[in-house]
Amino acid sequence: MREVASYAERALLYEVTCTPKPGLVDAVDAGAHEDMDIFTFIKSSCVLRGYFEEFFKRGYQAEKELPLPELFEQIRQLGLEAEQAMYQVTFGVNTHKGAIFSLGILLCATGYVHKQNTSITVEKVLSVTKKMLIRLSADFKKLNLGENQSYTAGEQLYLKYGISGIRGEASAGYPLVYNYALPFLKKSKGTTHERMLDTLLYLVTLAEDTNLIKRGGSLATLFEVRKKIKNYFDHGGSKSDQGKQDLATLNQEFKDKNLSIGGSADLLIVTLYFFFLEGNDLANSEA
Ligand SMILES: CC(C)(COP(=O)(O)OP(=O)(O)OC[C@H]1O[C@@H](n2cnc3c(N)ncnc32)[C@H](O[C@H]2O[C@H](COP(=O)(O)OP(=O)(O)OP(=O)(O)O)[C@@H](O)[C@H]2O)[C@@H]1O)[C@@H](O)C(=O)NCCC(=O)NCCS
Ligand SMILES: Nc1ncnc2[nH]cnc12
Repeated sequence: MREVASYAERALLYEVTCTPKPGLVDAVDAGAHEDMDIFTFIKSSCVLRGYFEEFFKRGYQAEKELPLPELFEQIRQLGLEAEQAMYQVTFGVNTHKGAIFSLGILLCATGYVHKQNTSITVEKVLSVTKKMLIRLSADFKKLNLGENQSYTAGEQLYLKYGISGIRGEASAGYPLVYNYALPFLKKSKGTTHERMLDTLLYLVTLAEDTNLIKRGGSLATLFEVRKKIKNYFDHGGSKSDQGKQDLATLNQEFKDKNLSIGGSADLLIVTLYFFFLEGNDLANSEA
């Protein structure tokens, strides 16, 4: 249990340490997030470790007869408590709301798989995840246009564009991560930073990042950013001099326009969790 929870904590710490990320908090810069810095993320990651162990335990200890959607309902309260613990140490700043949601579910699913099988694989974890989240779309069915002004950014974007964001990705069993980002990370070359940077930007080209769409004010922002990232990859990505220049230009632009790719950062965290769960590591990899 401790080992699996440490993969989740490690994924959070690797992601925030990865430098230079455009628009996001990294080791030297806060990007477009004036209310946070790397220390806010370190505090948040450390306070979540105990919750990660508890999510795993809930899955491991679940009764065999308990339907998986009910297991999910049971851990939602724990998810809210983890969010509160995050807000307490960050003094009200949202560092890891999306990551808590995803890692909480995935750790619970991992615990469940560990109890049923001798070996834990990402495929088995995702199969349990999909079954747990079969009723998650009900979150959106409860929404009514105009009836309640206190909808979250994700809920508003669903009502406006039909974008299901993190809920959609999770319910489908993280297809962008499993089919694209994880193989991409495994094949990537370079230093630890370079491999994570390229995987992060690759994710931006695929994900419905509700953080980016919310801050940009429209879907057009997402498409403009994706075009720039295509140029970055055409220039050779993080290992090329032009790619490094592109990252600096993007960072300045994100700061000027207050844009963030926080949703994609969360998906990088999920990618790293699977990568570690499969027994891989990135540290000291120079290829
Ligand atoms: C289901 C919940 C996730 C609730 O979702 P909600 O509707 O509240 O919000 P969303 O906007 O849909 O998304 C929540 C966060 O998920 C991240 N995200 C966005 N798009 C994606 C994506 N395509 N894939 C993965 N993750 C995605 C994103 O988090 C990042 O952004 C945060 C920083 O944003 P920032 O703009 O600075 O701060 P805000 O507080 O948003 O606003 P400002 O006032 O500052 O402008 C940073 O945290 C990143 O992580 C979205 O923010 C879930 O919360 C929920 O139901 N919770 C209850 C507990 C529960 O059920 N848990 C389940 C068991 S664990
Ligand atoms: N490094 C980061 N900066 C800002 N928001 C994030 N959400 C997840 N990781 C993040």
